[in-house]
Amino acid sequence: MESYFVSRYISDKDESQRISKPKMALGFLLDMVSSGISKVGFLLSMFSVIVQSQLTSRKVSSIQLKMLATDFRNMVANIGVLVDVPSRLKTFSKDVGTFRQYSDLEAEAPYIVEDCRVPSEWPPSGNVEFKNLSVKYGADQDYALNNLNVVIRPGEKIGIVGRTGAGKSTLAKTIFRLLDEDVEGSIEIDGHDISKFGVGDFRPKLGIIPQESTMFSGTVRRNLDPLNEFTIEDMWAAMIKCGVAETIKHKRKRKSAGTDEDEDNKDEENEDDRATRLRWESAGLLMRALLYAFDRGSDSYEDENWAKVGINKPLRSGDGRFSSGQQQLFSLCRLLLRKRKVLILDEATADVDLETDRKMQQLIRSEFSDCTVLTIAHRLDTIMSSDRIIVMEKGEIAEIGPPHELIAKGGMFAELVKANEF
Ligand SMILES: Nc1ncnc2c1ncn2[C@@H]1O[C@H](COP(=O)(O)OP(=O)(O)OP(=O)(O)O)[C@@H](O)[C@H]1O
Repeated sequence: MESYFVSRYISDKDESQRISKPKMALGFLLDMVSSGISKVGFLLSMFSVIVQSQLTSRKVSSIQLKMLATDFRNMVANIGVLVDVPSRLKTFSKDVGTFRQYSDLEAEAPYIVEDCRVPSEWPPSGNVEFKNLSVKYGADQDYALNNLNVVIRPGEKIGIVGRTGAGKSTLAKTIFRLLDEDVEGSIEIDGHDISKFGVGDFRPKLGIIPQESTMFSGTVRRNLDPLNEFTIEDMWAAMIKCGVAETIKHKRKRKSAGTDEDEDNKDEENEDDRATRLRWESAGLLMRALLYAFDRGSDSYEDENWAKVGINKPLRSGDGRFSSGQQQLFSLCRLLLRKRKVLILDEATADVDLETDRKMQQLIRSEFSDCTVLTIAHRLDTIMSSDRIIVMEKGEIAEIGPPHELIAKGGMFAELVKANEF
C-alpha cells in the first residue's frame, strides 16, 4: 500500500492526481496499524484454539464450547473488517482523485439562464434551422462544419450521410451544444436561438440515441427512469415495443411474493427489493393485506409485469450481458418513454442486424410520426425512407433533397448508393 502512495506521489505529473503528504502519512499509519491488527488477530485465533482445547479436556458442555468458539470467531471477523480499512481507503482515494479531476473541469455554458427559461412544452412543433452554422474543434483547427444553411420543417424525417469525417457527428454534438466555444452562426428551434438557453434546461428537451449507448450501474428500471417519472406499465410497454422485454425477462417466474424463489435469484435483488421481500415474508396475513394495499400504486411486489420483466434486476456499469445493439434498443426505450419533438439518431441502429434495424425504423416512424427526426447513418437502408437526405462532405452540405430525386440527379448520393458505401 505504501508503494502505491509513494509512486502516486512521486510519479504523477498531473497535479490533480497527486496524493497530498498528509494523505500519504495517513496511509503509512493505517498500513502499520493494519499489519499490527492482523498480527493480533492471528494471536487471538491461536488463543481461541488453545482455550477451546483446554475447555474440551475439562469436559465443558458442547453448547458452551460452541458459544465460546462463535464469540472468538466473531471477534476475529470484526478485526478482519478493520484490516480491510486500508484497501478501502485506497479505493476511496482513487475515487477522490477521479472526483477531483471532474470537479476541476471548467464549467461549460450556464446550466440555467433565469431570464431565458425553456417553456415546459418546448419545442411546440420542431422546426429546426441552421443559420450560417460553422464549427471548429479549436481556434487553430479547420472548420468541421462550414457555413450550413438549412431549414428542417416540423415532423420532417432527415437522413444525414457522408463519408467518414464529413461532419455528421459534429452536427449532432452542435445541436446538443456540446461544442459551444467555437461555434459561429446559430441553430434555431421553433424560432428560439438555442445558445440563449441554459444547457440544463435545454438538453432534456431533445431526444438522442448516441453512437455508443450507455448502461449504468443499477436496475433496468433506474436505467430507464432515473427520476421515477414513469409507471411500471409505461416501462413495460416501451420495452415490449423495442423488443428488449424478452432480453431481461426473469430466468424464473415468481408465482407470488415470498414463494417459488430460487436462492440465487435473491442475490440479484437490489436493496429495495430485498427489503420489500423480507417485509412481505415476515408479515402476518393481516399485515400482508395492508402491504399489498399500500404497495399496489408503486413497486408492488405482487405486480405481475414487474416480476416477469425483471425490471428491478441490477445491472453493472457496461454490463456484459447486453450487446451494444441491445443497449441501443434500451436507448430507444428511453426515447419512447420521453417523447420529444426533435430527435437525433446518431448511428442509432449501427450495431443491430438488418431485420432489427428495419423494425426500429418502423417503430420510429409510427411512434414519432409528428416529430422532427435527424438520422445519421452509414447504412443505406436506414435512411432510404427519409423525406430528405443531407449529403455531407468536408463539413459542408454537398447535396440535399428527397432520396429518389438525388438518385435521379446522379450526383454524390447516387454514387454512394451505387458503390453501397454506407
Ligand atoms: N474531438 C475532436 N477534436 C478535433 N477534431 C475532431 C474531433 N472530432 C472530430 N473531429 C474532426 O472533425 C471532422 C468531422 O468529424 P465527425 O466526427 O463529425 O465526422 P463524421 O462524419 O461523424 O465521421 P464518422 O462517419 O466517422 O462518424 C473530422 O475532420 C474530424 O477529424
